Amino acid sequence: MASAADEGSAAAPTPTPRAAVSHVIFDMDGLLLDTEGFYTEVQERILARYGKVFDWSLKAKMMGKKAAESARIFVDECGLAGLLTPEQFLEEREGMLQELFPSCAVLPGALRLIHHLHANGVPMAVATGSHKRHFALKTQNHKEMFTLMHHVVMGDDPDVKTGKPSPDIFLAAMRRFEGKVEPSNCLVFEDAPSGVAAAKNAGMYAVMVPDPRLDVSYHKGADQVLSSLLDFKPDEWGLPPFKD
Ligand SMILES: O=P(O)(O)OC[C@H](O)CO
Ligand SMILES: [Mg+2]
Repeated sequence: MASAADEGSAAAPTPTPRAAVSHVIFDMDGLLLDTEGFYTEVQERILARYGKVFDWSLKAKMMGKKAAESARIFVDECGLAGLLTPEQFLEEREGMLQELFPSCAVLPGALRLIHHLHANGVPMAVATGSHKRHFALKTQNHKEMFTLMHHVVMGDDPDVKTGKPSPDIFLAAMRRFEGKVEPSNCLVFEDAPSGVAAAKNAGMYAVMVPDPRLDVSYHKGADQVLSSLLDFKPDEWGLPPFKD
């Protein structure tokens, strides 16, 4: 019979990976870059003018979507039809966002993970609902991170007919990798409910890193939910483990 000392020194069994993926696709806003707070701040300001309060159930519906779609949701859900059109909403928030985006920070764990995957030859892409002009503003101080990506697909890409939760953007990102890649080879990182749904609709695995203010009911559908990218363990997904 093994003694307590023997048991203490026994190596922990290697856990069976959840899946063996070979390719990684990152969302951008709220996952790599801390930009979601800017959208919230600006939308709170606009709504306050109508004596209304912006809350996290509305945020959950808007985040991750293409600009035109989230503007339509904002106007409808807040009962602003007749007072503000989706186009006026976009125009009004544009100036404020343009000032805020260049100051965005990288979220914890993003650089560590991207450098690790790159050093180990894991192909990576970004799939963001952001259009080209906003992408340029948000990434102007974080260019290095994006040079490590095989490619970036944006919301205004011609192959992205419909925004998240449609699988279009993730399938477009998958098809642009070299060689034959299947959805089941891809691991998506997302912060938004619509993004997790898009990844699952594409037949991919989804790790969700949600804002803690998002109700847990929105975690449904994700294959794994983490508080931070710092908590991600690549070996759980068949990827090379961190050495540090
Ligand atoms: O989360 P992303 O990167 O798909 O961006 C979506 C919008 O631009 C912001 O919610
Ligand atoms: Mg996002």
